[in-house]
Amino acid sequence: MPVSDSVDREDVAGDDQPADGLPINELFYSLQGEGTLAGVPSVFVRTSGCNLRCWFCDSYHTSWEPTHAWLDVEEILTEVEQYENADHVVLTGGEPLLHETSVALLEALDDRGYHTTVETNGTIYRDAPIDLASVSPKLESSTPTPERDPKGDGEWAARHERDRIDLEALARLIEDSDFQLKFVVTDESDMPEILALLEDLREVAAVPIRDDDVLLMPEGATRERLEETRADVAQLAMDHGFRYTPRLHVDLWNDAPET
Ligand SMILES: C[S@@+](CC[C@H](N)C(=O)[O-])C[C@H]1O[C@@H](n2cnc3c(N)ncnc32)[C@H](O)[C@@H]1O
Ligand SMILES: Nc1nc2[nH]cc(C(=O)O)c2c(=O)[nH]1
Ligand code: SF4
Ligand SMILES: [Mg+2]
Repeated sequence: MPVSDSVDREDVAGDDQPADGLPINELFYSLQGEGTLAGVPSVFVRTSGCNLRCWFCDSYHTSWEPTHAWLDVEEILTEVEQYENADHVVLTGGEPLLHETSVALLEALDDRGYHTTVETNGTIYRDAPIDLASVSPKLESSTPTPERDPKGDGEWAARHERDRIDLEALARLIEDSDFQLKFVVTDESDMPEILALLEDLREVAAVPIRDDDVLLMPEGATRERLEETRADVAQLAMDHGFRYTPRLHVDLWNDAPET
C-alpha cells in the first residue's frame, strides 16, 4: 500500500492524533528478513516515531525525520487482509510500542488468527497478544555522538544514552511472549556489553534465556555495508555460541523502500 506516497509531516505527538489512529510510515508485503522467522512471507506495518535515535537507523523517516499517514485500526486491517497469502504480520517502526493503539491493533490481528511479531527496542512494555517479541536492545555503539549524528551535532546523544536500556521493560517483554534478543553488532567491541546485559537480564527475568535466543545481526542498511560487517559478526556468533541472523531483505533488495 503506498502509504509512503501520501505521508503527512505532522509531529507524531501532535494534537491532531485520531483516538483510534496510528501514524503509519509504510505498509507492505515482503519476506521476514531477520531473525528466527527469516524467509516467512509477512505483512509489515511500520509505525512512525521513536523514543531513541540510533545513528545507524535504517528507518530514518520513522525516527530522525518521521513521516506518516494516520490510519485507524480498521483501515490497517483492511490493508493487511488484501495480502491473502500472508499469515504473519510484523509490527515495527520506529518504536511501535510507543503507541497505545498498537495494543488494539495486535488484539484485532490476534482475533483474526494472524501470527504477530513485534520489532521493538525493548524500552517500553505493553500488555498485548504478541506471538514473537523481537527485541533489539540498543548498545552504546548505537548512540548518536556528534561525529555519528546523521542530522545534527549530537543533540540526541544524552537522551538516547539515558533511555536505551530498561531492564524491567526488557524482562516483562520476554516473560510475556516467545522472544528473541537481536543485537545489532559491528565488531567485537560490542560483545562485553552484550554479555554484561545478558548477565543482568538473566538475573531479573523469570524465564530462562538460552544462548540460541540471542541473535547477533550485522550492522548494515546496505549490501555494501553488510559486506564489511557480516563475516566478523558470523565469527563472533560461533565464538560465543549465539545465533547469527542474516538481513535477507538487504541481500535481496538492498535498501529499497517497502521491502
Ligand atoms: C528500524 S528498527 C524498528 C523497531 C525498533 N525500533 C527496534 O529498533 O528494534 C527494526 C530493526 O532494524 C534494526 N536495525 C536498524 N538499523 C539497522 C542497521 N543499520 N543495521 C542492522 N540492523 C538495523 C533494529 O535493531 C531492529 O532490529
Ligand atoms: N523484509 C524485512 N524484514 C524485516 N524484519 C524486521 C524489519 C524491520 O524493519 O523491523 C524488516 C524490514 O524492514 N524488512
Ligand atoms: S530504536 Fe529502532 S527505530 Fe528507533 S532509532 Fe533505533 S533502530 Fe531506529
Ligand atoms: Mg527494516
